[in-house]
Amino acid sequence: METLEFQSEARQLLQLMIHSVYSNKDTFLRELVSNASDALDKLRLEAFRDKDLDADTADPRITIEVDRAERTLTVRDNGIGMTRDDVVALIGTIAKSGTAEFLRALKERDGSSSDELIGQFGIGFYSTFMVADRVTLVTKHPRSAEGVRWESDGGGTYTIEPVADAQQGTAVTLRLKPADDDDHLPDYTDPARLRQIVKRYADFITWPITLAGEDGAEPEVVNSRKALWARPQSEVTEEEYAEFYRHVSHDWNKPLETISLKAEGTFEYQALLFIPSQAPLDLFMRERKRGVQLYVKRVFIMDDCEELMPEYLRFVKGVVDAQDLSLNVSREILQQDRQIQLMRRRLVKKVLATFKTMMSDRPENYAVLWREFGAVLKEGLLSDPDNRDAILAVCSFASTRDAEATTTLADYVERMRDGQEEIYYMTGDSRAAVENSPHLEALLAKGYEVLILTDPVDEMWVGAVPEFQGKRFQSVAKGEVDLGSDEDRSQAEQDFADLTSWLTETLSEQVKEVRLSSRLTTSPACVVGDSHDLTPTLEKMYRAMGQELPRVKRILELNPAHPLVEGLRAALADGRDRAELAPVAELLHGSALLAEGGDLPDPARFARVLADHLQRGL
Ligand SMILES: Nc1ncnc2c1ncn2[C@@H]1O[C@H](COP(=O)(O)OP(=O)(O)OP(=O)(O)O)[C@@H](O)[C@H]1O
Repeated sequence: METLEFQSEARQLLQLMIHSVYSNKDTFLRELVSNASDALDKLRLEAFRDKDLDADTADPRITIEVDRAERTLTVRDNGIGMTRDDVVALIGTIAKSGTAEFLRALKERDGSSSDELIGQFGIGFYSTFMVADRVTLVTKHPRSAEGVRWESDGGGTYTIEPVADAQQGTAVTLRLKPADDDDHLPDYTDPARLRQIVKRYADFITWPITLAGEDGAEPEVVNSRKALWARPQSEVTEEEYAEFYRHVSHDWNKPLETISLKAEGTFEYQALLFIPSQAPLDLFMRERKRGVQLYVKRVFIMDDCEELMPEYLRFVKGVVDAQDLSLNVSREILQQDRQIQLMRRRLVKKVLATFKTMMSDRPENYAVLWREFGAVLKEGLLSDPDNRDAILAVCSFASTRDAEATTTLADYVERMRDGQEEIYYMTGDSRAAVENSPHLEALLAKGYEVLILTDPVDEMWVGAVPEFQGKRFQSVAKGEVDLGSDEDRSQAEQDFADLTSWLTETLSEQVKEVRLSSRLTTSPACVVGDSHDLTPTLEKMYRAMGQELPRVKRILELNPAHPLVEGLRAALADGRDRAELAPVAELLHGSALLAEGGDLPDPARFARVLADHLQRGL
C-alpha cells in the first residue's frame, strides 16, 4: 500500500468540502451518478471503437447500495473504470483550469456567499466529503490486469493499493457522517430519501439506476430513463431541464435559457441547448471541456463537439442527437460532413434568434446574457460574416446618452440627428477614459451620441464591420470628423497655415501631420488616427502578441478657438524665436496624448520639458 499526497490545490478544495457550508448536500449523489453515467457512455464508445477490448457491455447499470448498520453508501457502475495512473491524476489532482482563481475568489468572500461560487466551479468527486468522513474507491479499467483501491479521509493524503479481484467499473463507498439537522445533513441511508434524490437529479440518465433493496426487498430501477430532448417540450418541467443542464454542463446553477429544436425530414436530429447564467472562469481560455455533446440515436458520441457550435458561441451547452449519422463518426468525418454543416448553420440561427427573443420578451435575461457573454459573442462579428447582421441585432453598447443603460444599434440609428450619416463610436480602456477624451467634446456639445466601446474585441470588429442598416461606423478618434461649415473652415485654415506647417515640421518625429480640428471645444489639441490606421490600443495588442510593427504616426489636431493655440499662432506671427517655442509644441502634443489616456513615448523627457517651462514662467 502506498500513501500519496494530494496536490495542494486539491487539498484546499477538500478542506473546503469537509467544512462545507454548502446548504444542499444532496448534490454529492448527483455528482457520483453523473460520473458513473459518463463512465458507462465512455465504455460503450470504447467498446464500439475497439472490438478487441476485453469488456462486458451486456448489462450496463448504476447501482446504489446502503448498509444502515455500517452507515455506508456505495455507488457502483460497470463502466470504463480507471487505471492506477488515472486515479492518481484524476482524483489526486485538480487539472481544471481556473482552480487557482477559484480558490482566490473564495478566500476573498465570507462563507455565506461561497455557495454560488462553489456552484459555478463544480467540485465533482470531492463533494462526497461534504457527507462522508472516509471515501473508498475501487475501480478497474478493462485494459488493466488488476484493479485499484483508493481511500482517503480528506486530510492531506490518500492511500492506493492494487486489488486482484476487482470488478470492471468503479465503486465509490462513503462512510457517512452522522445525520445532523443543524448542519443540513440528512440521513443518506434512508432509501426513500435516496429514491427522491435520484428522481430529482438523475431521472433522465439513460442508464438504469438501481436502488439495491435492503432487508430482502426487491432491487428497483428508480429513474424513468427518458431522453429529455426526445420528449415534447410541454411535458418537461423547468426543474427537469435544469437538472439535465447541470448534468451536461457540470454547472450547479440554473440555466438562463433553454432552447429545444427538432429537425425532421431527410436529416433528422434533436437539440436541447442551454445558455448558462454565469460565464465560467475559463471562458477566455481556449482549452475547454464541455460544450455541445453529440449523440447518435441516443448513444453518446463526444463531449464538446466543436463542429456543431462556432467558437464565439462556446458558452452554449447541451446535446444534439442526430438520427442519421454513423455511430463511428470521427472528428475528421464531422469536419467534412455537409449535413453537419447544415445542422450547425441551423443551430446558430436558432441560438441567435433566441437571443433576439430574449431581448424583446425577457430583457432581464438578455441583460445577464450580454453582461456574461457579450464580449465573446462579439467575436462572431469577425469570424462569422454570414450571421453578422443577426449578431449586430443582438448587440448592445454603452453610450454617452446614459451612464447606465446600454443601447442597441437600431435604437441608436433611430435617434440619429438630422444630417448625421454615421454611427459615432470611440474605443478605449474604460468608460471614464473615453468620456474624458478630448475627441468627444464638440460632438457632445452639439448633442451627438457616441457609442463607448471598451472590450478588447471591440477594437477588432469595428475595423471589420463596414456598416449597420446602411450607416457606417465612424471612430471619433480617426479620420476627419467634420462638424463646422466649409467656409469657416477654409478661412481658419488660412489663418493658421503658418502654425500648422511649423508644428508639422517641429513634431515630425512624433506625428505625420498637424491640422485644425472641429472636434474640440475646451481642449487645445487632440491626437487622431487616419481612417485606416491601427488605433494605439490595437497597436499595443499586436505588440503584446509579439508582432513587429512599424510605429504608427498619428495626426495632431488643434482647436483654433483655444487661447493657447491662438497665442502660439500670434507668437509665431510676431517673429518670436522658434527654438524658444519648440518646447511648447512638444508639451502640446504630450498633453494631447495624456488627455486621451494614452502613453507618452518618453515620459521622463516630457516631465523635464514641463518643469523647465514652468520654471521660466515663475
Ligand atoms: N465512476 C467513474 N468511472 C470512471 N471515471 C471516473 C468516475 N468518477 C470519476 N471519474 C474520473 O475522474 C474525473 C474527475 O471527476 P470529478 O467528478 O472530480 O470531476 P469531473 O466530473 O471531471 O468535473 P466536475 O468537477 O465539473 O464535475 C472524471 O473526469 C473521470 O475521468
